[in-house]
Amino acid sequence: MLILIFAMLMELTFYKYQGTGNDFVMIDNRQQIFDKNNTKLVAKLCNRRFGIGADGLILLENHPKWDFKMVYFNADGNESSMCGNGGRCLTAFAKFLGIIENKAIFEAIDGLHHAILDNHVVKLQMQDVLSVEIHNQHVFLNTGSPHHVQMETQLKNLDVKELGSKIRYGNPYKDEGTNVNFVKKLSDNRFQVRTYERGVEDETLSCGTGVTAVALAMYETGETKNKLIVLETEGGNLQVSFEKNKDTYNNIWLIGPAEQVFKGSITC
Ligand SMILES: N[C@H](CCC[C@H](N)C(=O)O)C(=O)O
Repeated sequence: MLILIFAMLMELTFYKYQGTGNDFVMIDNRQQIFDKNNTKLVAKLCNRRFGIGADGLILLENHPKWDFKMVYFNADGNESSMCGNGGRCLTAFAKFLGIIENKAIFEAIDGLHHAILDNHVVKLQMQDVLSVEIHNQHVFLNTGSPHHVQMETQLKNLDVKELGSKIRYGNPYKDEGTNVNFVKKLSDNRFQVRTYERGVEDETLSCGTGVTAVALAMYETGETKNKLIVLETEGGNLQVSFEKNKDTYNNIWLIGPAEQVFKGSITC
């Protein structure tokens, strides 16, 4: 019986990556060893006290046609929508594993993504954005994940968790929820951003689809005329470049560092 119990336990090798402070447990799941339906396990691995600790968990899997497949889980254990910083970190992980050189095409939940590595900087092409909703006090758009964007005069003392969760759980978002980005304009092409992330249910040090949403929202509302924007986040600077053709934003690139923090193993 004891042997059976031990057999049930698994020694899991993982890697920890971070992209401007948005951090992830990375697992090479090309052999399909990880149980994707085990929400409790994902949440435990992401728990900063009882597990490894991360904003999310990402599986790298084989793909029949493209370099690899990305499967993303929020820290709450649920599979979720696209993670921009996670996609950048996964590209760096794929290079570390020898799967790619300095370019990648991979499939994520929102479709195909091209990525280019230049040392520790990863450029990730995001999906085109066809709809930017301008409301009285905020902008809403989906850049692979849903984002509420609102301007604030001061970000330093803002209670991002308090205000962000009220918006995320309130109307019109309710259970589906949204990520929430608070923005302060620094100059014509620079904005400071703090983000409350759905599925982490707290502020994260940066959010890739979030800063992408902010860049497009600032252009759409006339806060900038630039198409290469610097976003200063709590975890570091990211850049977003894009083009606008008629009502569509395309050729959108999220640019920033991605780093392996450590390798480990855990019995679970
Ligand atoms: N929490 C997001 C997904 C991760 C987004 C963020 N980590 C990024 O870099 O885009 C959501 O559930 O919509």
